Amino acid sequence: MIGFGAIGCTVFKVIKNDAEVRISQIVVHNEEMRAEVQAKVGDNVVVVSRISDLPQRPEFVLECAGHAALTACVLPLLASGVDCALVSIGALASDGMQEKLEAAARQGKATITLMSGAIGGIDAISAAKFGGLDEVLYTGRKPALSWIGTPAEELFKLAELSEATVIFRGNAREAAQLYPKNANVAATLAIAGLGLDHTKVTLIADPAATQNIHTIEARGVFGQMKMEIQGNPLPENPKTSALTAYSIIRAIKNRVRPVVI
Ligand SMILES: NC(=O)C1=CN([C@@H]2O[C@H](COP(=O)(O)OP(=O)(O)OC[C@H]3O[C@@H](n4cnc5c(N)ncnc54)[C@H](O)[C@@H]3O)[C@@H](O)[C@H]2O)C=CC1
Ligand SMILES: O=C([O-])CC(=O)C(=O)O
Repeated sequence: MIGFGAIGCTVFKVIKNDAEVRISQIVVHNEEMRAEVQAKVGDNVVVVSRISDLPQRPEFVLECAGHAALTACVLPLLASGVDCALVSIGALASDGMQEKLEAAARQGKATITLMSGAIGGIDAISAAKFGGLDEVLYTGRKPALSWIGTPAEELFKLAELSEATVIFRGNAREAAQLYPKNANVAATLAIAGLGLDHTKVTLIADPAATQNIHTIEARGVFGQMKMEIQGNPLPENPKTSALTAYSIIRAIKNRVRPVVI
C-alpha cells in the first residue's frame, strides 16, 4: 500500500483481520512517518519510505497517497510488472500522465485499475459509452471548510459563507488540476465516459452540508441516468468520503475471490 493517511489507515484496519488477504508492505512519505506508521501497524508489516527499499516484489499495489505518488511510485512499479490500483485519479488530467501510465503498464505487462472511489455508477457510465453518450454532468458539494487549502479559499471567505456557493464551473480536466484532493471523482467519471475535456463539472461549498454529496447526470443512447451519493466523510480527513476506502477493500477482495463483483 502506498500512503497511510485517512484512506490507508481505514483500509488497513479492515483488512488486518481478513483471512484471505494481507497488506504486507506499506510505503510512506518520509522517514519520520515511517517510525510513526510502523508503531501503528506492528512488526508483521514492512514500512519503508522509498519503493526501492521494499524487500519483496509486491503482488498488487494500492495507491492512496495523492497525485505526486503516481510519478514517484506507481510508474516504476507498473513498468516492473506490478498491477496497481489507484485512487488519485485526478493526476491523470495533467502532464500526459494517462499516457505515461499506459506506457508503463504496457512495458511491464501490468494492469492499472482505477477505483470508483467516493462515487458509484462508474460501471453504468463506462458501459453507456459504447452506445454513445451525449452529456455527462458531475456536481460535487462539500462542507464549506472542506475547501480550505484549495483555490476556492482565495476566491471566497469560506468560513463566512451563509449559503451554498458555486466555487468552480468548468470541465473535469480543469477541476482535477485545480482541486487535486476534491475532484478525483470528476476525473474518474470523465475517464469512464465522455473524457476529461467534455465532462461538465460544478463544485459547491455548502456551509449547511455535513456530508460529501456527489451527483451524476448522464444521457445518451442508453437513456438517462441520475445518481446521488450522500457520502459520510472519514473522521481522519473530512475531504475524503468513507466509500473511497471501501472501494479499495472491494478491489482487494476481488483479487482473491472466485466471483468478482
Ligand atoms: N478517487 C476518489 O474518490 C478519491 C481520491 N482521493 C485521493 O486519495 C488521496 C489520499 O486521500 P486521504 O487518505 O484522505 O489523504 P491523507 O492526506 O489523509 O493521506 C495521504 C497520505 O499519503 C502520504 N503520501 C503523500 N505522498 C506520498 C508518497 N509519495 N509516498 C507515500 N506516501 C505519501 C501523506 O503523507 C499522507 O499520510 C488524496 O490525495 C486524493 O488524491 C481522495 C478521496 C476520494
Ligand atoms: O471523497 C470524496 O468525497 C471525493 C473526493 O475527495 C475527490 O473526488 O477527490
